[in-house]
Amino acid sequence: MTSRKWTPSFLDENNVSISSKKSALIILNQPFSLGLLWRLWKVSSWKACADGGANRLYDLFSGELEDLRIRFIPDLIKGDFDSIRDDVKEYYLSKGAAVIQDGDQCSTDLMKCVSSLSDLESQTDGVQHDVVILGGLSGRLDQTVHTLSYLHKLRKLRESVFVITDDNVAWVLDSGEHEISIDHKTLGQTCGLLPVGVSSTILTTRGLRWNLTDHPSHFDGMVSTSNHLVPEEPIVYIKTTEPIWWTAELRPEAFAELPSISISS
Ligand SMILES: Nc1ncnc2c1ncn2[C@@H]1O[C@H](COP(=O)(O)OP(=O)(O)OP(=O)(O)O)[C@@H](O)[C@H]1O
Ligand SMILES: Cc1ncc(C[n+]2csc(CCO)c2C)c(N)n1
Repeated sequence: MTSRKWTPSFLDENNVSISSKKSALIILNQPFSLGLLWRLWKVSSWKACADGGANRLYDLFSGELEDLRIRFIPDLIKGDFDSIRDDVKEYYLSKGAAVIQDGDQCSTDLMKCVSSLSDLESQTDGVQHDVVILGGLSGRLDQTVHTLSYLHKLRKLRESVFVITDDNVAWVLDSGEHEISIDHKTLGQTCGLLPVGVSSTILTTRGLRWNLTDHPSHFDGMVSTSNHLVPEEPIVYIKTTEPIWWTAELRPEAFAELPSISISS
């Protein structure tokens, strides 16, 4: 069996897009830094805000950063609109964003954005974007578990879906073998292999400080948290018999580059 290679361009300090796939960014209603947004924005060809995620984007550009707001107009804002403010809705509408209210009470604003992306893909070339979700790993526990559950289910429908915050990057590794490229300038040392949503899995790893060989992992038993990446090791290898969550800590200084204030471009 060949292993799945993971080389997400947004985790590469030099932004060398090894993948030829286009990237889609979905901004949730959670805090994030300008540095992180900038890293994701510049590699994403389609950007969406889930409801109150639009308030977060708008409010990031206040005070002396206000001139930058115009350079960060999303393609879509979608949700039930119980969180987006009227001034934010008006601003992005006037700047050309599609603003779509969907009152469905059985799907979350995150799901509504992914569904619009899938519609867009099937109306164009049918090729899937890599999806990067900004936020959703902390805050309200029900929302956090929704993120964990939704990506677990999406693994059957979409090839690559990542979640990122200022502290963590995480995604679901489906059953099978994986090779994850590690940019040590972006990732910190701590990582975890989390058997969420499965009764048990058998893990084999290479490239970690504490490796496993055909070792069972389940919530009622061993869970590999607070594991470490090995400095200089460019690849982590993971074999799992069931889907698991892979999570790695981000360096606080990793997203220091900021867009310039000049509005000439
Ligand atoms: N406190 C939170 N913790 C984690 N994720 C959140 C939190 N609040 C919102 N999100 C994410 O941001 C998206 C947009 O959130 P928003 O606050 O606009 O609406 P909501 O009414 O709380 O969410 P929803 O309508 O989707 O249940 C949500 O779908 C969810 O994925
Ligand atoms: C069993 C069950 N539990 C919760 C909800 C509520 N709910 C789930 S997603 C959503 C939309 C939020 O914008 C809402 C209100 C439901 N419908 N069914």
